[in-house]
Amino acid sequence: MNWPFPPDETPDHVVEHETATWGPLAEAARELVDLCVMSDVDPEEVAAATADVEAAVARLRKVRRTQTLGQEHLPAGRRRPWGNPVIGLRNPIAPPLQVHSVPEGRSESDFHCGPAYEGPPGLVHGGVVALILDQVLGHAVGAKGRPGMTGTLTIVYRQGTPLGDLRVEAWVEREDGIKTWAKAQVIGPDGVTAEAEGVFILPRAIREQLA
Ligand SMILES: CCCCC/C=C\C/C=C\C/C=C\C/C=C\CCCC(=O)SCCNC(=O)CCNC(=O)[C@H](O)C(C)(C)COP(=O)(O)OP(=O)(O)OC[C@H]1O[C@@H](n2cnc3c(N)ncnc32)[C@H](O)[C@@H]1OP(=O)(O)O
Repeated sequence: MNWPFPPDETPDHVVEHETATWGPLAEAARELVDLCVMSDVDPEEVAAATADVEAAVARLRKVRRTQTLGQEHLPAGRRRPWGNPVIGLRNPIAPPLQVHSVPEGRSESDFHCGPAYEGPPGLVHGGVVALILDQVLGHAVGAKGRPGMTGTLTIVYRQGTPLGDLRVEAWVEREDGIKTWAKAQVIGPDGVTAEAEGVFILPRAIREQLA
């Protein structure tokens, strides 16, 4: 679903090369984030690791992009949201989720939330739950060909969401003009942990562009 953006002309082999270049860095950084929270090595090891990380940071900051990834990739059309904090290939903050969608307006993902996402002890932070729900709701409305910005997002937390393997499902519920309502739920080992409803709105600027 490229609308309202034109197709991205970047050749596949370039995308594959960039994927192979940046993906492993983010994967390593994800493990680093996990170990910043979970490692229990002695202080000398922590100091040595800090120096190693600082050396890697010094390499990477030699060249810094002038535009964020969304600004570069979204207008180009191809779905490469590599900086996205939920699904982004290049973003270590992202678990990341692999979201599967169908044009009927349904999206789902089986994913893992590790200790870096902890809020209450042993449980996923409620803001992280909201982040994931918002994202997957966005996929459902996008898949139905009705992309929009989240106008209102309502969440009911039914029970704590345990850290570990989880599932999220979203589906389009109703459409009316520029507005689309969708629902979603996060499912843990003991059933539904959180439910969401979102209203997605095609923004005025895009409406005027399309008019
Ligand atoms: C950029 C849009 C397209 C982008 C999609 C691109 C690709 C999609 C493809 C796939 C999707 C994949 C992934 C999606 C990724 C992530 C999902 C996460 C989504 C987000 O993380 S997104 C960030 C958080 N989100 C915001 O940052 C929104 C800030 N805000 C605004 O951008 C405006 O505020 C907006 C657009 C909401 C409305 O602006 P507007 O000017 O178009 O509205 P306007 O006044 O014309 O009202 C028109 C009708 O909407 C009603 N209405 C107005 N505001 C409402 C509200 N808040 N709630 C409920 N209803 C509302 C009015 O009551 C009226 O209704 P009525 O016609 O019935 O009277």
